[in-house]
Amino acid sequence: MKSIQVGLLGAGTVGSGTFKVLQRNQEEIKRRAGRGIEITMVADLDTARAREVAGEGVKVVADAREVIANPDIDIVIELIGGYGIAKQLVLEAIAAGKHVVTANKALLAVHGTEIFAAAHAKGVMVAFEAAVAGGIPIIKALREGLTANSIQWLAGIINGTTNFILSEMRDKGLDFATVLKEAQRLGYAEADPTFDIEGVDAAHKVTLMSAIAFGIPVQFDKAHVEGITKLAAQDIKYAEQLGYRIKLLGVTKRTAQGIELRVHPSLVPSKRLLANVEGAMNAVVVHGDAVGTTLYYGKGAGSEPTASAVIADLVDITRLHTADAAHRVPHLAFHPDAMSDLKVLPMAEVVTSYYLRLRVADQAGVLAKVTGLLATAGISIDAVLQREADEVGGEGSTQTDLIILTHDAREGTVNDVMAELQALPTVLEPIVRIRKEELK
Ligand SMILES: NC(=O)C1=CN([C@@H]2O[C@H](COP(=O)(O)OP(=O)(O)OC[C@H]3O[C@@H](n4cnc5c(N)ncnc54)[C@H](O)[C@@H]3O)[C@@H](O)[C@H]2O)C=CC1
Ligand SMILES: N[C@@H](CC=O)C(=O)O
Repeated sequence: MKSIQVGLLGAGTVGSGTFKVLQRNQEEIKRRAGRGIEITMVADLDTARAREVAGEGVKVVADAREVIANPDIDIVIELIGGYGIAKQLVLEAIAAGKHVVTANKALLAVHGTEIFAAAHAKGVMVAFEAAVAGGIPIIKALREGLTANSIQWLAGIINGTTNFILSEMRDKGLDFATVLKEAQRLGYAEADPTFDIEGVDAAHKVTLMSAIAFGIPVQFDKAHVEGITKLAAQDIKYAEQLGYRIKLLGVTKRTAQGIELRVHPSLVPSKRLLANVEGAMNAVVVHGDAVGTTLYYGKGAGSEPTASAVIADLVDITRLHTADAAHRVPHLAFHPDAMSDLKVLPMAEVVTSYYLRLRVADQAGVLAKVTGLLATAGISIDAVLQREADEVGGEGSTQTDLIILTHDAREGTVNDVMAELQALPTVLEPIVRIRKEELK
């Protein structure tokens, strides 16, 4: 049978990995897909580099629309990134009747509803395994492997750059900027690395997983997003003393009130596998009612790990190319006319536990006042750590760090009590709050 013809838009980090892996394993991939898969045309603004990547016999152009207009192309791979030109090209490829493979989580998390609807109407597939957790087949696991389950929650380290930064800072004592540069050199970071360090990239990914897990539309605008830029070294140290590690987690959870959808630094008990996921590695824990807790671990970024997921999608599409469109695996796991109307909860309604660090005057009664306000608000305390006082300023004036771990509490209640605590004259600096996930 004739090979399936693929057009590649963007021959950068992931695009070049896709070429290499497809070439290296072409015979095995052909045996798995049932026919050959061949990239016959590439578009990249940097045509010289694209030519180097593509090698002999592949047509290289600067204008991506030439690829889309080519009637011989069955599948278009979009590896340009971003919401701008990539969105137009994906919609144009769909309109031209091409199946699409993309690693672009930003595009799908923000415009997924429109893109999947267009693909559904046209009877083509949009596959995006590489968009979440790089090489880990988490989309397939959620959409197909766990399809018997009512998913209860999932939580993951889904940004390699920030996990790499946190690991290197802790283990090697390197500063933030140095490690970020290294992550960029290694090809982990987004074109705009603020997407990584401010938690936006992780929020794109957890938004997609949430839609698949709970059958809701992709709703990035409802996600709570916090990155790692405000994390202080002493909180990482105190967390360790209390038996926790700080990780940037993407969390989504089914509750009686609705769906939690959030990204923020979290204390994770050191004994959990997730706490020991280091460097650019990713891991996602998924809890289903039938299967219980499952864990998926692997490289979440980088050229060939991400290419592995892109090619898995190419093989899937090749296999399904001739199947009846109505009976294919749906883009978001649920059939478009059977989506859930579960609402995504505002952050104030989320219930979790907390690490609070207060810089306080070392005076009698301060601890009692702080714990009293927490008790009045109905927030129960799990552990308290009080550091030895530091002498600051003259005349024996001393301050100390007071660290409190709480049991589960409603975020809105915690916000209110934090405001009261912050107003105390003995609380000397802005209170640090990091959420804590037991992942049980
Ligand atoms: N690098 C990684 O580890 C991962 C990246 N991704 C996603 O994969 C996508 C690609 O990422 P990278 O390969 O890292 O990016 P990259 O920046 O290395 O490559 C993008 C390529 O697109 C080309 N390009 C830009 N505008 C173009 C246009 N209008 N027409 C044709 N070509 C154009 C650029 O010249 C460049 O070669 C992004 O959506 C990214 O978020 C997903 C998972 C992991
Ligand atoms: N910038 C991303 C790349 C993969 O999605 C990351 O660091 O995880």
